[in-house]
Amino acid sequence: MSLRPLPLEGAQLGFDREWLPAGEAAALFGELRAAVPWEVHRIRLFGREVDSPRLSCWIGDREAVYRYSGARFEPHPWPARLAELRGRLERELGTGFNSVLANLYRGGRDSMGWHSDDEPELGPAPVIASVSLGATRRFVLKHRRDPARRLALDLPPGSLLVMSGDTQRNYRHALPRTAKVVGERINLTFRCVGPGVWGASR
Ligand SMILES: O=C(O)CCC(=O)C(=O)O
Ligand SMILES: [Fe+2]
Repeated sequence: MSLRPLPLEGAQLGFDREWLPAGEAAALFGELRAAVPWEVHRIRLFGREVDSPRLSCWIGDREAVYRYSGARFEPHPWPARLAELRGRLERELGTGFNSVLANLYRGGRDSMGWHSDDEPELGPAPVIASVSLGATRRFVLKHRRDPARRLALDLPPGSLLVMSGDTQRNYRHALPRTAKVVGERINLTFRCVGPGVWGASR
């Protein structure tokens, strides 16, 4: 693995654009597309509950419970290939992950709005490992107080982006929709959540 630091003041970002070889990334996309029980998650937007513009699945160890808008989501069990991938990330990054949020963006209209992964259960300086598969999409980060500090990054299939340190405290990130014709994309964000409430609007 060759994680290259990306320069963004007040953030800690490591990027490997070819973490998985192209063939492995394509095979993994196909397996997860078929094996993951994709769901429409409900999100709170301006005080209203709406369907999120993508499909998702919360996967993790039994204790990695996700509470959200009064509902409690038990994690789905790890598909074998995802359990393997978690082990590989843990060894390479030297940190533990007990859960992964899988997202499926069906096309350019699917997106994720501005947010930080800063729920208290993630701890003050979470390590979040983001693996991308399928279509390349643009990921953007923007400083909470200084809009001049921002970064746009294309995430190709097989790439790994690691956000750590003060990244969540200082920055929001998003996966904007695009008018371009793009194929399906799967993103996996590996996390370690503690007991209690997890989840916020996004
Ligand atoms: O799809 C992406 O690259 C970002 C996903 C994300 O920010 C999240 O799952 O919290
Ligand atoms: Fe996020």
